[in-house]
Amino acid sequence: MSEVRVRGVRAGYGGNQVLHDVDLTVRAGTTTAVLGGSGSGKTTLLRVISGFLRPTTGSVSIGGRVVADEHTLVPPERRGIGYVRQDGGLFPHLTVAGNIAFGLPRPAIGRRDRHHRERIAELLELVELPPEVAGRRPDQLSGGQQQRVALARALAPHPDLVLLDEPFSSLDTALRAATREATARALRAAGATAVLVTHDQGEALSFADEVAILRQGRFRQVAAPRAVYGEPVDAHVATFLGDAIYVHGLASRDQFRCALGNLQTAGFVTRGAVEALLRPEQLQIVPPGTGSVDARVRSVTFFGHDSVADLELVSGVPVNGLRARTVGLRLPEVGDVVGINVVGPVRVFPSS
Ligand SMILES: Nc1ncnc2c1ncn2[C@@H]1O[C@H](COP(=O)(O)OP(=O)(O)OP(=O)(O)O)[C@@H](O)[C@H]1O
Repeated sequence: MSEVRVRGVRAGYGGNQVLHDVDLTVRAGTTTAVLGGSGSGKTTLLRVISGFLRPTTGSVSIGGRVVADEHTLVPPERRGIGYVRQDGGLFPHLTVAGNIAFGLPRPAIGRRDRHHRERIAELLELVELPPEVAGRRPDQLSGGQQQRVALARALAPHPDLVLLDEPFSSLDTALRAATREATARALRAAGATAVLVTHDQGEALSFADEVAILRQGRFRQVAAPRAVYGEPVDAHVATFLGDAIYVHGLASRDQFRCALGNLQTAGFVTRGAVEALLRPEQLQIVPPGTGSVDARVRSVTFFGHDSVADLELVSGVPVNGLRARTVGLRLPEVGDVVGINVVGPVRVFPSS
């Protein structure tokens, strides 16, 4: 598997430039999730990498081979790319084995059957499907199984790169998680270099080695999942990646003084009046009088795996969207006064 390099790429449609000087490196054998809202340019980037759209400037190389620049345009079928689409794109009239075999190189007549059978069995095992599905047609499989077959077909010819275009978005919640995990395991086992395009934050954070946040055709941050979530470069990235609470206060050295008490800061801090980002899971509910401040519970929403308590400070100082995410079944009641502590450092941005 091969490293992918996108350098200074501009691309678009007619006069409408969609990608603006995009740089991206996906190291060999790793997965990068390109995460962005609708219209941010995710599909356009995949088209540029796969060869369906020529960049107006910049270059794309796969495994050290330039596949697109001002002099070169290698056609899609000669880029060594496996593609998994949102709907799987399986051939409905072929069996699972037929679909997977479609991606295999043609060996000499006579050797074909045995060689293909072995490789198909290997690929089914890789994507965690039982051997007996080989003879079924796609309409006899669940959506999650179809996506696994699509992945097996994409991996069949040992591609240099696998592109996954929102491959789990049509699946329901339970199937989605299981298919995503199986796909991640299969890509790792195959040592694949992969780019996943998604607008689902949880999916990007849980699936990829690196997350690349695309906004209006520009990468805002490319980093490991924990870094983009815990150390977002700006308030937009922070809010885009998950629930965020913003508190105004005063920063000095590694401290941030605000209505929630004296909080520890992470990373570089501008001194003076700033805004801090907190995640609801950083707010810990403790008995009243034992935390850094007291708050009253305005509402509690139970989600099963966790709950969110909306809070207002007893001091009356307004903090927009103050809420705590808690696990377990012992929940505070509406109207209760509770203590709150902030766990871990907060990220500070200049006040907007
Ligand atoms: N074939 C096309 N011709 C003209 N404009 C296009 C074409 N395809 C996309 N666009 C425009 O380019 C911009 C980026 O589209 P793109 O499909 O890359 O976004 P996306 O991030 O994949 O969005 P989504 O998540 O909604 O699929 C949008 O403004 C879109 O309208």
